[in-house]
Amino acid sequence: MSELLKLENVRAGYGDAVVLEDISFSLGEGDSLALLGRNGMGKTTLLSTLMGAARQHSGALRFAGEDLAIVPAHARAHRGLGWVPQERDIFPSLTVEENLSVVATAGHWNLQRVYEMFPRLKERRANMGNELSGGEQQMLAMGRALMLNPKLLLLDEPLEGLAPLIVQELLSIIRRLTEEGGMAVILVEQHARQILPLTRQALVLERGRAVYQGDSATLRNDRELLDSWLGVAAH
Ligand SMILES: Nc1ncnc2c1ncn2[C@@H]1O[C@H](COP(=O)(O)OP(=O)(O)OP(=O)(O)O)[C@@H](O)[C@H]1O
Repeated sequence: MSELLKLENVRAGYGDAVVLEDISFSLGEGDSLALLGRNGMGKTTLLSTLMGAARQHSGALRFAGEDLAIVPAHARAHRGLGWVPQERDIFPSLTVEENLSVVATAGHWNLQRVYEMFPRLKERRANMGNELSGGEQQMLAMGRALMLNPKLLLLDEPLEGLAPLIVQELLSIIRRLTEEGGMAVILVEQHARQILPLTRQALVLERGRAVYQGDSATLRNDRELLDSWLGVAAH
């Protein structure tokens, strides 16, 4: 697996404030990582650092062979970083199809493939962004990120606030995305037990520092580790 992303001793935060300390990990092409931790531990900040929305204070951040520190935030999506923020940020007054088409970039993912992955979006293609349910908005945000044909997809709490049936539907879609390869995925979640089976690697943050880095399978089978860092509620 050739290397796609490498962080070395990254320290990052907002303005002068430091949220993340000494974060190091690497991700190969097509690899997958569960980014876990309780509320406020720095998960979103790590994704924001990759996207250039948080400030990298020190350390090295390489993506696809390039030093990301010198790539401006607005150029990072076109370098191959696809971000699905927690807020979803879809365009409310565009239709589903327009939301998808407006960002289309040549590559494997096109309207047909996105509709095949998310049949609900095809059914709703003429609806406006603001006419969708929360689950459909999440699907649209994911579909839109795929239309950019990213090398790395960043999903920030995609299951949050959604009904159990939609959660199951999204979990099977995420499983396909991580298993079908090609694209690497970093998945931020509170619900460790649901997503650890979908990823190869896991990283647990505790107050901005990594307290576990390794196989998802090892973490999944270690109830003590799960309880101490994520609480019994790691479901
Ligand atoms: N824009 C910001 N400016 C200043 N501090 C921030 C900003 N966003 C987050 N923080 C702080 O950074 C810390 C980490 O927050 P972050 O959102 O990365 O955590 P998280 O693990 O993603 O939690 P959650 O699950 O609640 O989203 C918190 O103390 C938070 O208050």
